[in-house]
Amino acid sequence: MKKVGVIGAGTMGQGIANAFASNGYDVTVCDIKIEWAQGGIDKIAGKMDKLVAREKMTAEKAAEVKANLKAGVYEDLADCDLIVEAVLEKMEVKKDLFTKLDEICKDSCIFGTNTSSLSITEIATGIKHNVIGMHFFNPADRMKLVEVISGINTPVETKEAILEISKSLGKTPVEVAEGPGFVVNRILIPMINEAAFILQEGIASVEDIDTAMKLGANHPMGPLALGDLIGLDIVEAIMDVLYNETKDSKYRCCTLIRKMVRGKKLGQKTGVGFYDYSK
Ligand SMILES: NC(=O)c1ccc[n+]([C@@H]2O[C@H](COP(=O)([O-])OP(=O)(O)OC[C@H]3O[C@@H](n4cnc5c(N)ncnc54)[C@H](O)[C@@H]3O)[C@@H](O)[C@H]2O)c1
Repeated sequence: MKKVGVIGAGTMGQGIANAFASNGYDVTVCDIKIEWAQGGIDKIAGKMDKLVAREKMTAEKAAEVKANLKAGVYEDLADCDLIVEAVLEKMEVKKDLFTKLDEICKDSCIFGTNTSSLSITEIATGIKHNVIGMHFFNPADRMKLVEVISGINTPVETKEAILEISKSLGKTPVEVAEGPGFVVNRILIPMINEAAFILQEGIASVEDIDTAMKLGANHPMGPLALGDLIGLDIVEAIMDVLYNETKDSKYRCCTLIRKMVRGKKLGQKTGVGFYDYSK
């Protein structure tokens, strides 16, 4: 298995394309427009040039990785062995994409989705190809974990193939049966939500909540700083998925987070969240 199509040349698509290209795969990157796919590749190349300048990568390795990356259109993906999509986190967008690719890609091609919260089983409904969750973490070229998520109809052989491919990227895969939030987000996001409740109830300050978890639980980053890094809109969306799927009140989103999202205090990306990043 050597030919991979990565769809979506944004934050995750760039990291995923880089991870595959760095490990000898022949990668075609697609986006809504081919220029946007090329833009994503240019950003990956720019990152590598910086690593070469800092002597963290050889010029030969950078040239090799760049040669493995090209921008394309969906029709170029006909002989791909694997597709990994990292487009918008919307069910209809992902389904529409896989419906198009269903007609183009060879039968043995596996459709991987990098969704952080949507049902793999639902994405796969009506799709002839085998679909599986291949959930990378940001930045995808450096973070070691891949959650390999089987939907109810994902064949065991597809899962085995994706576990091996993940290892070939130098990653450590974990096997996950489909369930809202998978493993990492089901634990991590409610923890950030709970930290927001503690703040809202006036039990401790932003700084003290984060210090408590850094020094008391040995976390490298406090939960509120992490919420700011992920984006509070994303935290809210994932809490809503956990709640809507289970109707379990333990997953209700903290109203402080909802208020901050409405007020565009989303964290680092808007310059202010629990902390102020504007200075
Ligand atoms: N950002 C994260 O930390 C993170 C982590 C794990 C998983 N994810 C998941 O990865 C996916 C992408 O997230 P991101 O943060 O990279 O988003 P992003 O907005 O940075 O990039 C999305 C890219 O997809 C392209 N795109 C949108 N619709 C498309 C379509 N129909 N066809 C082709 N390209 C299309 C956009 O032009 C954009 O370049 C989402 O499903 C997200 O939930 C994100």
